[in-house]
Amino acid sequence: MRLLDIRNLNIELKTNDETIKAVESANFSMKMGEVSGLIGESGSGKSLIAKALVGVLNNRWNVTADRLHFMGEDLNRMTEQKRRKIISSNIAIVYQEPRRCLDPTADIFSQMEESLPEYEFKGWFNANKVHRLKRCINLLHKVGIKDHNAVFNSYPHMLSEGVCQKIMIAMAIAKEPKLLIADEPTTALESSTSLQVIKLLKSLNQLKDMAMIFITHNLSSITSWADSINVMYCGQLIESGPTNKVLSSPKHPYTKALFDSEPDFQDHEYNIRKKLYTLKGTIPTLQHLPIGCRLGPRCPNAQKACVTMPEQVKLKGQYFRCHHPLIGDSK
Ligand SMILES: Nc1ncnc2c1ncn2[C@@H]1O[C@H](COP(=O)(O)OP(=O)(O)OP(=O)(O)O)[C@@H](O)[C@H]1O
Repeated sequence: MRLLDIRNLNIELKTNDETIKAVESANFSMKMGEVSGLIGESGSGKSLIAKALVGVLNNRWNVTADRLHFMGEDLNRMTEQKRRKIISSNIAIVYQEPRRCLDPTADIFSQMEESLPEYEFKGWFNANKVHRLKRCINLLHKVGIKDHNAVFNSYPHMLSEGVCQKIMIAMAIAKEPKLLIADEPTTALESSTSLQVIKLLKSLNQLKDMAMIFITHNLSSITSWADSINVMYCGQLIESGPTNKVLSSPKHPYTKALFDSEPDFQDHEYNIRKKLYTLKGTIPTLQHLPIGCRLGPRCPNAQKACVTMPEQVKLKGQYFRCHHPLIGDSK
């Protein structure tokens, strides 16, 4: 059974004058326990997909999909209440600015206690208090925070971003979700702390078999440990597949450009003075989206046909949307 199976997901923003397709016809699926990287430039729609999945977009947004299956259940065909119940007990999300996500007026213990599953609060008022304290201590230890007392009594502004992010992860895993969405969890952190957070997420995936969608625009932070990667450009999910295949033989010109724009420090003969590859032009704004394939105006392979949206093609386990793919090319 697939953990997640999304077909033809469209996310539209309703403005006074028009409706803008911020995410267009995205297909996304993953298996139980899989780590899936969602990569793309800033503004490409990665966070919107995550937010649409957990249902936190407000009513200015219109979310539609032909299929929205989670653990075999069709989220499109159930009551809002049931959908919320399934999502809140099985999917957790960690955002990029941890300190802003925590309540500045409450101490860490009360915020962590609130994140525990409902059954921990059943019984007489204080019946489970000791148990809940133990659970919170255990969660902090799991994310590598040893001095639990100091942290419990602190308020978010008294802690570093790194510690706040670990607390957010501890709260996210309190309900032992089947899927953790990490939305650029290391962006606000310095490099040594971000390595710790990535190590922690890797171990949670291996020990708890917790599937993960890791959203990032930093390729190197994900390619070494993701089972699959999905590349987004300007609201279109243009290529996805097993990491090694996509890395060694990207099919979409944008995916190749993305890889070519990363310095290859593994290569001992790498010339640090060499210019990094870039595509001409810039990512268009939502108000000025090109028709068809949105990479069109910047694409080195663009031709007439690119003014229509390409169908998704499957080739040896890789999925891509391109009229002129790099078949046979390899990096
Ligand atoms: N609340 C909002 N109101 C208007 N436009 C929005 C809103 N949220 C997102 N957008 C627009 O939707 C597009 C996709 O945004 P999204 O946050 O999903 O991008 P992203 O790929 O996650 O980028 P980043 O890496 O910077 O977080 C962007 O053009 C963004 O400006």
